[in-house]
Amino acid sequence: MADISIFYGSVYGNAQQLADDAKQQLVEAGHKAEVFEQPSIADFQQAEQLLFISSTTGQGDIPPNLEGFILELESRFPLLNGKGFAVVGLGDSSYGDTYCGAGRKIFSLMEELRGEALAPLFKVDACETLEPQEEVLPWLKQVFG
Ligand SMILES: Cc1cc2nc3c(=O)[nH]c(=O)nc-3n(C[C@H](O)[C@H](O)[C@H](O)COP(=O)(O)O)c2cc1C
Repeated sequence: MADISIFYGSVYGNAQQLADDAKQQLVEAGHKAEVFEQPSIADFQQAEQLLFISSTTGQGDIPPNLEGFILELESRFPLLNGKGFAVVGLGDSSYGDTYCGAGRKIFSLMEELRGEALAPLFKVDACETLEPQEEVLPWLKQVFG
């Protein structure tokens, strides 16, 4: 059983819904899980394992509800020291170079903070998938059990 803190970034609600669905599945599987909308550094430091689910907005940008937190992590740099993390990036490949830019930024930052990636960045392309749940929930099962 794991204790998983879920941090999401969402503009139109897809990633937010996904975070709620992920929590439900994880709890049903016997894990502890909590969803944070406006996380603090303390929430981050107290996390046992971390799951980020973030869409990309603007030109490869992190959604406003998560942006300040990510900037704070970049400036305060609280090390993860081997804690496990996973990142789901929601995006749209028609945006070209900025495809899943937020997910990629978050994944790199977690690596820089010395987290241990439990899996490679999982990208969901809105061009191809209308129901991100159908891809992400089975993937989460593989990553966290
Ligand atoms: C204004 C706007 C800008 C976007 N910019 C990007 C982008 O730069 N890269 C990308 O991969 N997706 C981009 N997207 C696609 C969203 O990330 C994608 O639709 C996602 O599923 C939205 O999730 P959300 O409802 O949680 O915000 C953009 C969407 C909008 C509406």
